[in-house]
Amino acid sequence: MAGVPTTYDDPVHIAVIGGTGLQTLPGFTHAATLTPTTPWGAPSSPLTILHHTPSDSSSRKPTPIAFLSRHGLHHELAPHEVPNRANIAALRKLGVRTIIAFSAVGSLQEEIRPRDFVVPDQIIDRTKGIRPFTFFEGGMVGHVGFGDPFDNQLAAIVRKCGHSLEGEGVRLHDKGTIICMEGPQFSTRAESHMYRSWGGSVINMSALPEAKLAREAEISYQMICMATDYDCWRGEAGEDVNVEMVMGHMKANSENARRFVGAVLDELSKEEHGEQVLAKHLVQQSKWAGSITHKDGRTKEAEDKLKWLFPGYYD
Ligand SMILES: CSC[C@H]1O[C@H](OP(=O)(O)O)[C@H](O)[C@@H]1O
Ligand SMILES: Nc1ncnc2[nH]cnc12
Repeated sequence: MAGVPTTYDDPVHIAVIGGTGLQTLPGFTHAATLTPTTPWGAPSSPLTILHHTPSDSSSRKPTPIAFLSRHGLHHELAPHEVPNRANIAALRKLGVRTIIAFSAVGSLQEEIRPRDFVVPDQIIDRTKGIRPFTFFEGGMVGHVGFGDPFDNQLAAIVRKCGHSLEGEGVRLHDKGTIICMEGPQFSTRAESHMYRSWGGSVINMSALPEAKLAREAEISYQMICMATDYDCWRGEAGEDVNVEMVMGHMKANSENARRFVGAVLDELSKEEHGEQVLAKHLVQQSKWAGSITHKDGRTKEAEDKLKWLFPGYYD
Protein backbone atom coordinates (compact mmCIF):
# COMPACT_ATOMS: atom_id res chain seq x y z
CA MET A 1 0.00 0.00 0.00
CA ALA A 2 1.46 3.40 -0.98
CA GLY A 3 2.79 5.49 1.88
CA VAL A 4 2.90 2.66 4.43
CA PRO A 5 6.33 2.33 6.13
CA THR A 6 8.51 -0.63 5.15
CA THR A 7 10.33 -0.81 8.47
CA TYR A 8 9.08 -1.15 12.04
CA ASP A 9 11.30 -0.50 15.05
CA ASP A 10 9.20 -1.52 18.07
CA PRO A 11 9.20 -5.19 19.12
CA VAL A 12 6.35 -7.34 17.78
CA HIS A 13 5.59 -10.37 19.94
CA ILE A 14 2.29 -11.65 18.55
CA ALA A 15 1.51 -12.93 15.05
CA VAL A 16 -1.63 -14.12 13.33
CA ILE A 17 -1.28 -16.56 10.43
CA GLY A 18 -4.29 -16.40 8.15
CA GLY A 19 -5.27 -19.43 6.10
CA THR A 20 -7.82 -20.15 3.41
CA GLY A 21 -10.31 -17.29 3.11
CA LEU A 22 -8.39 -15.16 5.61
CA GLN A 23 -5.75 -13.49 3.44
CA THR A 24 -6.09 -10.15 5.23
CA LEU A 25 -7.22 -9.03 8.65
CA PRO A 26 -9.49 -6.03 8.24
CA GLY A 27 -10.41 -3.67 11.07
CA PHE A 28 -6.90 -2.98 12.37
CA THR A 29 -4.64 0.01 11.74
CA HIS A 30 -1.99 -0.74 9.11
CA ALA A 31 1.35 0.43 10.57
CA ALA A 32 3.94 -1.13 8.22
CA THR A 33 4.55 -3.75 5.55
CA LEU A 34 7.78 -5.73 5.85
CA THR A 35 9.33 -8.00 3.21
CA PRO A 36 12.04 -9.92 5.07
CA THR A 37 14.21 -12.75 3.81
CA THR A 38 15.66 -15.60 5.84
CA PRO A 39 18.26 -18.34 5.31
CA TRP A 40 15.25 -20.48 4.29
CA GLY A 41 13.99 -17.99 1.71
CA ALA A 42 11.16 -15.46 1.75
CA PRO A 43 7.94 -15.99 3.67
CA SER A 44 4.59 -16.72 1.99
CA SER A 45 3.58 -13.06 2.01
CA PRO A 46 4.80 -9.72 3.29
CA LEU A 47 4.45 -9.34 7.06
CA THR A 48 1.79 -6.75 7.70
CA ILE A 49 2.24 -4.93 11.01
CA LEU A 50 -1.16 -4.00 12.40
CA HIS A 51 -2.00 -1.98 15.48
CA HIS A 52 -4.66 -3.48 17.68
CA THR A 53 -6.32 -1.16 20.18
CA PRO A 54 -7.79 -3.18 23.06
CA SER A 55 -11.56 -2.69 23.09
CA ASP A 56 -12.04 -2.35 26.87
CA SER A 57 -9.55 0.41 27.67
CA SER A 58 -8.69 3.73 26.14
CA SER A 59 -5.53 4.06 28.24
CA ARG A 60 -3.68 1.01 26.93
CA LYS A 61 -1.29 1.53 24.05
CA PRO A 62 -2.08 -0.26 20.80
CA THR A 63 -0.52 -3.72 20.53
CA PRO A 64 1.45 -4.35 17.34
CA ILE A 65 0.82 -7.67 15.65
CA ALA A 66 2.29 -9.28 12.55
CA PHE A 67 -0.09 -10.78 10.01
CA LEU A 68 1.08 -13.39 7.48
CA SER A 69 -1.03 -15.00 4.75
CA ARG A 70 -0.06 -18.71 4.66
CA HIS A 71 -0.97 -19.35 1.03
CA GLY A 72 0.27 -15.97 -0.25
CA LEU A 73 -1.66 -12.79 -0.90
CA HIS A 74 -3.76 -14.41 -3.62
CA HIS A 75 -3.82 -18.05 -2.43
CA GLU A 76 -1.13 -19.00 -4.94
CA LEU A 77 0.76 -21.48 -2.70
CA ALA A 78 -0.53 -25.05 -2.37
CA PRO A 79 -0.25 -26.60 1.11
CA HIS A 80 2.97 -28.46 0.15
CA GLU A 81 4.46 -25.26 -1.31
CA VAL A 82 4.04 -23.09 1.79
CA PRO A 83 7.56 -22.00 2.89
CA ASN A 84 6.93 -22.91 6.51
CA ARG A 85 10.54 -22.54 7.66
CA ALA A 86 10.82 -19.06 6.15
CA ASN A 87 7.47 -18.09 7.69
CA ILE A 88 8.38 -19.18 11.20
CA ALA A 89 11.98 -17.93 10.96
CA ALA A 90 10.88 -14.48 9.73
CA LEU A 91 8.37 -14.18 12.57
CA ARG A 92 10.86 -15.26 15.23
CA LYS A 93 13.47 -12.82 13.91
CA LEU A 94 10.91 -10.02 14.20
CA GLY A 95 10.48 -10.88 17.90
CA VAL A 96 7.30 -12.94 17.67
CA ARG A 97 6.88 -15.50 20.47
CA THR A 98 3.12 -16.16 20.19
CA ILE A 99 1.28 -17.28 17.07
CA ILE A 100 -2.46 -17.64 16.57
CA ALA A 101 -2.93 -19.62 13.35
CA PHE A 102 -6.21 -19.93 11.48
CA SER A 103 -7.27 -22.93 9.42
CA ALA A 104 -10.31 -23.97 7.39
CA VAL A 105 -10.97 -27.63 8.24
CA GLY A 106 -13.24 -30.48 7.27
CA SER A 107 -15.32 -31.93 10.10
CA LEU A 108 -14.97 -35.63 10.87
CA GLN A 109 -17.69 -35.58 13.55
CA GLU A 110 -21.42 -34.92 13.18
CA GLU A 111 -21.49 -32.52 16.16
CA ILE A 112 -18.81 -30.27 14.63
CA ARG A 113 -20.98 -28.37 12.17
CA PRO A 114 -19.85 -26.11 9.33
CA ARG A 115 -18.97 -22.65 10.75
CA ASP A 116 -18.22 -24.11 14.22
CA PHE A 117 -14.82 -23.23 15.69
CA VAL A 118 -12.51 -25.84 17.22
CA VAL A 119 -9.51 -25.19 19.45
CA PRO A 120 -7.61 -28.45 18.83
CA ASP A 121 -5.27 -30.11 21.30
CA GLN A 122 -3.75 -32.91 19.19
CA ILE A 123 -2.55 -33.66 15.66
CA ILE A 124 -2.07 -36.86 13.68
CA ASP A 125 0.53 -36.49 10.95
CA ARG A 126 -0.61 -37.72 7.55
CA THR A 127 1.74 -35.52 5.52
CA LYS A 128 4.06 -37.52 3.29
CA GLY A 129 7.51 -36.26 4.32
CA ILE A 130 7.87 -34.07 1.22
CA ARG A 131 7.68 -30.78 3.15
CA PRO A 132 10.80 -29.43 4.87
CA PHE A 133 9.89 -29.96 8.53
CA THR A 134 12.83 -28.98 10.76
CA PHE A 135 15.45 -26.29 11.34
CA PHE A 136 17.83 -28.96 12.69
CA GLU A 137 19.44 -30.77 9.78
CA GLY A 138 22.45 -30.83 7.45
CA GLY A 139 25.05 -30.95 10.23
CA MET A 140 23.24 -29.90 13.42
CA VAL A 141 20.76 -32.24 15.05
CA GLY A 142 18.02 -31.17 17.47
CA HIS A 143 15.09 -32.90 19.16
CA VAL A 144 12.28 -30.93 20.82
CA GLY A 145 9.29 -32.33 22.71
CA PHE A 146 5.98 -32.39 20.81
CA GLY A 147 3.71 -34.44 23.09
CA ASP A 148 1.33 -31.50 23.25
CA PRO A 149 1.64 -29.93 19.79
CA PHE A 150 -0.12 -26.74 20.90
CA ASP A 151 0.64 -24.51 23.86
CA ASN A 152 -1.70 -25.48 26.71
CA GLN A 153 -1.62 -22.09 28.44
CA LEU A 154 -2.27 -20.20 25.21
CA ALA A 155 -5.04 -22.66 24.36
CA ALA A 156 -6.77 -21.86 27.68
CA ILE A 157 -6.76 -18.14 26.81
CA VAL A 158 -8.05 -18.80 23.30
CA ARG A 159 -10.87 -21.03 24.58
CA LYS A 160 -11.95 -18.45 27.14
CA CYS A 161 -12.13 -15.80 24.40
CA GLY A 162 -14.06 -18.10 22.08
CA HIS A 163 -16.61 -18.89 24.79
CA SER A 164 -17.07 -15.19 25.50
CA LEU A 165 -18.43 -14.87 21.94
CA GLU A 166 -20.93 -17.70 22.30
CA GLY A 167 -24.48 -16.47 21.93
CA GLU A 168 -23.25 -14.07 19.27
CA GLY A 169 -23.20 -16.73 16.58
CA VAL A 170 -20.00 -18.48 17.63
CA ARG A 171 -20.05 -22.20 18.52
CA LEU A 172 -16.81 -23.50 19.99
CA HIS A 173 -15.45 -26.99 20.60
CA ASP A 174 -12.78 -27.00 23.30
CA LYS A 175 -10.75 -29.96 22.10
CA GLY A 176 -10.09 -31.92 18.98
CA THR A 177 -7.60 -33.99 17.05
CA ILE A 178 -6.55 -32.59 13.69
CA ILE A 179 -5.69 -35.03 10.94
CA CYS A 180 -3.12 -33.15 8.87
CA MET A 181 -3.09 -34.71 5.40
CA GLU A 182 -0.80 -33.98 2.48
CA GLY A 183 -3.27 -32.93 -0.19
CA PRO A 184 -3.78 -30.98 -2.31
CA GLN A 185 -6.46 -33.48 -3.36
CA PHE A 186 -9.09 -34.13 -0.70
CA SER A 187 -9.31 -37.58 0.97
CA THR A 188 -10.90 -40.72 -0.39
CA ARG A 189 -14.02 -41.93 1.40
CA ALA A 190 -12.07 -44.92 2.79
CA GLU A 191 -9.45 -42.56 4.25
CA SER A 192 -12.12 -40.29 5.70
CA HIS A 193 -13.76 -43.26 7.48
CA MET A 194 -10.36 -44.44 8.71
CA TYR A 195 -9.59 -41.01 10.19
CA ARG A 196 -12.92 -41.12 12.03
CA SER A 197 -12.06 -44.55 13.41
CA TRP A 198 -8.76 -43.10 14.66
CA GLY A 199 -10.64 -40.47 16.67
CA GLY A 200 -9.95 -37.57 14.32
CA SER A 201 -12.17 -34.53 14.89
CA VAL A 202 -11.21 -32.33 11.94
CA ILE A 203 -8.97 -32.50 8.88
CA ASN A 204 -6.72 -29.97 7.15
CA MET A 205 -3.49 -29.73 5.15
CA SER A 206 -1.71 -26.97 7.12
CA ALA A 207 -1.15 -27.78 10.79
CA LEU A 208 2.14 -29.51 10.03
CA PRO A 209 4.97 -28.74 9.82
CA GLU A 210 3.89 -25.23 10.92
CA ALA A 211 3.28 -26.33 14.52
CA LYS A 212 6.53 -28.35 14.67
CA LEU A 213 8.62 -25.46 13.40
CA ALA A 214 6.98 -23.04 15.83
CA ARG A 215 7.94 -25.40 18.67
CA GLU A 216 11.54 -25.61 17.43
CA ALA A 217 11.58 -21.80 17.23
CA GLU A 218 10.40 -21.58 20.88
CA ILE A 219 7.16 -19.88 19.82
CA SER A 220 3.92 -20.51 21.68
CA TYR A 221 1.48 -21.67 19.00
CA GLN A 222 -2.25 -22.36 18.85
CA MET A 223 -4.38 -23.10 15.83
CA ILE A 224 -8.02 -21.99 15.65
CA CYS A 225 -9.96 -24.16 13.22
CA MET A 226 -13.20 -23.27 11.48
CA ALA A 227 -15.20 -26.14 10.03
CA THR A 228 -16.27 -25.61 6.43
CA ASP A 229 -17.53 -29.06 5.37
CA TYR A 230 -18.02 -32.71 6.38
CA ASP A 231 -15.23 -33.97 4.12
CA CYS A 232 -16.68 -37.00 2.27
CA TRP A 233 -17.48 -39.54 5.02
CA ARG A 234 -21.22 -38.85 5.14
CA GLY A 235 -21.75 -40.39 1.69
CA GLU A 236 -25.36 -40.07 0.62
CA ALA A 237 -26.25 -38.06 3.75
CA GLY A 238 -24.40 -35.00 2.45
CA GLU A 239 -22.45 -33.43 -0.37
CA ASP A 240 -18.71 -34.16 -0.57
CA VAL A 241 -16.30 -31.31 0.19
CA ASN A 242 -15.40 -28.94 -2.64
CA VAL A 243 -13.63 -25.58 -2.79
CA GLU A 244 -16.82 -23.60 -3.34
CA MET A 245 -18.28 -25.03 -0.14
CA VAL A 246 -15.13 -24.20 1.84
CA MET A 247 -14.93 -20.64 0.52
CA GLY A 248 -18.66 -20.04 0.98
CA HIS A 249 -18.57 -20.89 4.69
CA MET A 250 -15.32 -18.99 5.22
CA LYS A 251 -16.76 -15.87 3.62
CA ALA A 252 -20.06 -16.10 5.46
CA ASN A 253 -18.33 -16.56 8.82
CA SER A 254 -15.29 -14.31 8.32
CA GLU A 255 -16.70 -11.63 10.60
CA ASN A 256 -16.86 -14.18 13.45
CA ALA A 257 -13.26 -15.21 12.72
CA ARG A 258 -12.23 -11.56 12.89
CA ARG A 259 -14.11 -11.03 16.15
CA PHE A 260 -12.50 -14.17 17.57
CA VAL A 261 -9.00 -12.84 16.73
CA GLY A 262 -9.91 -9.44 18.17
CA ALA A 263 -11.04 -11.03 21.46
CA VAL A 264 -7.83 -13.09 21.70
CA LEU A 265 -5.69 -10.02 21.01
CA ASP A 266 -7.63 -8.00 23.61
CA GLU A 267 -6.84 -10.68 26.17
CA LEU A 268 -3.20 -11.18 25.16
CA SER A 269 -2.62 -7.41 25.38
CA LYS A 270 -3.25 -7.55 29.15
CA GLU A 271 -0.18 -7.15 31.33
CA GLU A 272 -0.97 -10.36 33.23
CA HIS A 273 -0.17 -12.35 30.06
CA GLY A 274 3.19 -10.66 29.46
CA GLU A 275 5.30 -13.73 30.28
CA GLN A 276 3.02 -16.02 28.28
CA VAL A 277 3.15 -13.79 25.19
CA LEU A 278 6.96 -13.89 25.38
CA ALA A 279 6.80 -17.70 25.74
CA LYS A 280 9.20 -17.51 28.67
CA HIS A 281 8.53 -21.19 29.40
CA LEU A 282 10.12 -22.14 26.05
CA VAL A 283 13.22 -19.95 26.25
CA GLN A 284 16.48 -21.87 25.69
CA GLN A 285 14.66 -25.13 24.92
CA SER A 286 16.25 -25.23 21.47
CA LYS A 287 19.66 -24.31 22.83
CA TRP A 288 19.72 -27.61 24.71
CA ALA A 289 17.84 -29.54 22.03
CA GLY A 290 20.44 -28.48 19.47
CA SER A 291 23.55 -28.98 21.57
CA ILE A 292 23.53 -32.74 20.96
CA THR A 293 25.87 -32.19 17.98
CA HIS A 294 29.42 -31.49 19.16
CA LYS A 295 31.02 -28.40 17.63
CA ASP A 296 33.52 -30.63 15.77
CA GLY A 297 30.70 -32.39 13.94
CA ARG A 298 28.80 -29.32 12.77
CA THR A 299 28.77 -28.09 9.19
CA LYS A 300 29.32 -24.37 8.74
CA GLU A 301 26.15 -24.03 6.70
CA ALA A 302 23.93 -25.58 9.36
CA GLU A 303 25.64 -23.61 12.11
CA ASP A 304 25.33 -20.30 10.25
CA LYS A 305 21.62 -20.80 9.68
CA LEU A 306 20.90 -21.75 13.28
CA LYS A 307 23.03 -18.91 14.62
CA TRP A 308 20.95 -16.52 12.50
CA LEU A 309 17.78 -17.92 14.06
CA PHE A 310 19.10 -18.24 17.62
CA PRO A 311 21.86 -15.65 18.17
CA GLY A 312 24.08 -16.65 21.10
CA TYR A 313 22.78 -20.24 21.43
CA TYR A 314 25.52 -22.19 19.69
CA ASP A 315 28.68 -20.05 20.13
C1 LIG B 1 -9.42 -24.81 0.15
S1 LIG B 1 -9.71 -26.27 1.03
C2 LIG B 1 -8.15 -26.93 1.52
C3 LIG B 1 -7.23 -25.96 2.18
O1 LIG B 1 -7.96 -25.27 3.21
C4 LIG B 1 -7.19 -25.34 4.41
O2 LIG B 1 -6.29 -24.24 4.37
P1 LIG B 1 -5.77 -23.48 5.68
O3 LIG B 1 -5.41 -24.52 6.69
O4 LIG B 1 -4.58 -22.69 5.24
O5 LIG B 1 -6.91 -22.60 6.15
C5 LIG B 1 -6.51 -26.70 4.29
O6 LIG B 1 -5.45 -26.84 5.23
C6 LIG B 1 -6.09 -26.72 2.87
O7 LIG B 1 -4.87 -26.06 2.66
N1 LIG C 1 -12.24 -31.73 3.93
C1 LIG C 1 -11.05 -31.13 4.04
N2 LIG C 1 -9.91 -31.84 3.92
C2 LIG C 1 -8.70 -31.22 4.06
N3 LIG C 1 -8.57 -29.92 4.26
C3 LIG C 1 -9.67 -29.18 4.36
N4 LIG C 1 -9.85 -27.86 4.57
C4 LIG C 1 -11.18 -27.62 4.60
N5 LIG C 1 -11.87 -28.75 4.39
C5 LIG C 1 -10.96 -29.75 4.25
